[in-house]
Amino acid sequence: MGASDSPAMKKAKADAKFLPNKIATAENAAKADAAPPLFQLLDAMHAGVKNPAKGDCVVYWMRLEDMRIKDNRALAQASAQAQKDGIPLVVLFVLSPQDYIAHDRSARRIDFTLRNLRCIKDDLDKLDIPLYTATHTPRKQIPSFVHDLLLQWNASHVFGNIEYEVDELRRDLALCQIAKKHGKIACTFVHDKCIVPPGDVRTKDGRGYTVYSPFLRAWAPILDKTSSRHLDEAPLPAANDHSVRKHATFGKLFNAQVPSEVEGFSLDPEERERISTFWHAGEAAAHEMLYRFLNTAARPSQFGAVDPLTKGAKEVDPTKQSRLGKYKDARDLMDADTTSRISPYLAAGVISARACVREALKASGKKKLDVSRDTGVGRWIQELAWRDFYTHIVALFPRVSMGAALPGEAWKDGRTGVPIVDAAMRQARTMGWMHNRARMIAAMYLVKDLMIDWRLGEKYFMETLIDGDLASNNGGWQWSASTGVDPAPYFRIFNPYTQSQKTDPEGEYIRHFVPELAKVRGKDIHQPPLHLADKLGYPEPLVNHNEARQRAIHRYKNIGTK
Ligand SMILES: Cc1cc2nc3c(=O)[nH]c(=O)nc-3n(C[C@H](O)[C@H](O)[C@H](O)COP(=O)(O)OP(=O)(O)OC[C@H]3O[C@@H](n4cnc5c(N)ncnc54)[C@H](O)[C@@H]3O)c2cc1C
Repeated sequence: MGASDSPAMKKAKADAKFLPNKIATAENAAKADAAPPLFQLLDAMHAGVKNPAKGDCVVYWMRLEDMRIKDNRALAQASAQAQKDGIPLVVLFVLSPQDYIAHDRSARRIDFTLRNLRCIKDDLDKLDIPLYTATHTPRKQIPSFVHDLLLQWNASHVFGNIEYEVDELRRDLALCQIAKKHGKIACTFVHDKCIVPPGDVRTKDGRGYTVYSPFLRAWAPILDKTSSRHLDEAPLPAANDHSVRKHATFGKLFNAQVPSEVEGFSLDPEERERISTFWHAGEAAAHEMLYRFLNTAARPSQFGAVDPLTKGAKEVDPTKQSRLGKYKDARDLMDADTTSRISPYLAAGVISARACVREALKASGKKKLDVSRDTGVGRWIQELAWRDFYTHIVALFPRVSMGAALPGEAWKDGRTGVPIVDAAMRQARTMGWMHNRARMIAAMYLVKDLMIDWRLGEKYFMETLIDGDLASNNGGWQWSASTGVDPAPYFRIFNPYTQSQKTDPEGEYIRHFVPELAKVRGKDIHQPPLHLADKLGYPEPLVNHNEARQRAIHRYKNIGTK
């Protein structure tokens, strides 16, 4: 169960007959890989309705991963179509609680979605564009529900940005099939999430890459071509004619409110307040987070759970002194304000990945793409390339995400007895976010020291983090577990104590998140002696790291034996 499962959600999960079978059979996994649903969707779209009759509106179907107005490709195309046909643009958002349960969405993420939807509704309102938020329960019926709504509105076209997860691709495929059968509505799903779309970065024999370094070597030149349009900003939607507010059907949509919560995913008031202080909603906040990362110096108070947008950020030279400038050397430090914290905004699409690259290059005065390991901007763009990489994997090799989960409570509670792991896990509970190194250390510890199935961790992170993103999360877990694509070699096992000394040298990160250890001084903070830990009410380590390491190596070498 997630960090904040309500009794209603626990019951829904227990009763859930709609949950997908999370461990696919070998046969089904192979089938999905042989004919990835992404290509099935693109084929169905091309075989769908062409040149529909004009209709009364064009619909943009906004989803969980594209919650913005700026630089949004499907929205821009929907707007262009509406302008061309001289009919209004309507924006639809379907809340689907069953999908959120089935996909382990965190209550934080759903609350963030609702907060962002409210901002979007206000912004669209200024353009006389209605945002209609519907809640639909049977997840499997969403395609017919959306199609019925489109018929009711006499829509000619629906546009959406592609979501690359298997269930979402199959949902859109079903909509294309229903629309084709009725013959009235043209469906267009476009690439928007990645900087370079999945399918465009291919090995010489036409396959997708499964190893990051060669992927990056092929990815960067695609962007660097002078003819590349990958980083172009999609235009803002044009305003509807003001008269739409009086339209018998569409006028009413302006009054439809974004719900204040989704049942089973509500946060208690204290948590809602806390999480919205760390993660302000809206595009302006996302751009401000980015601006500060690129142009201001790290602030000592910023590594922990504090409001990131308080006044007083000091502007500095972006190439040297800003967080971006220092990213090359400082990015792995967990005890400081070193990274951008843009992941919740990227995961929800409150800002586009293209905008991140464009702004980073501009701030560092670069005319050409930089993916070098020797500059802050190059290293940062490499991280965005990891995001593309993992999304390409999910799209091209769907089997990677067709796994399942098992338990491990001490780890979830941040009570393993290893301070850096516990600080990381408690950061996740408090903030709904973790530093990348924290994720790697906690993930590696679960998988290699505790020898617990990585799918438990994958599920728990999705249920807890505000930036939960299937591709990055699944990729990170399989890297840590030395499974799947581009894994860490199985014998690379982080020593959590040396990691702790390197990434949190003074122990400030640990003290912040593990208050029982706040008074521990010096090197003991990384591995408190047992008598001291006992006195402070801090647990003994669950395992001895050196023994656990040997056990993991033995198991990985001798798969299938005890
Ligand atoms: C086990 C594990 C699980 C993870 N789960 C998620 C997740 O659910 N959602 C998520 O967005 N990231 C996930 N990551 C990747 C990474 O930890 C976060 O993206 C990063 O910590 C976010 O902080 P930031 O925005 O300050 O990153 P920065 O260092 O500023 O990087 C900028 C952006 O690049 C992307 N990025 C950075 N590192 C990675 C990476 N290793 N893989 C993919 N993209 C990356 C993110 O979009 C990030 O916001 C996971 C990593 C691991 C090891």
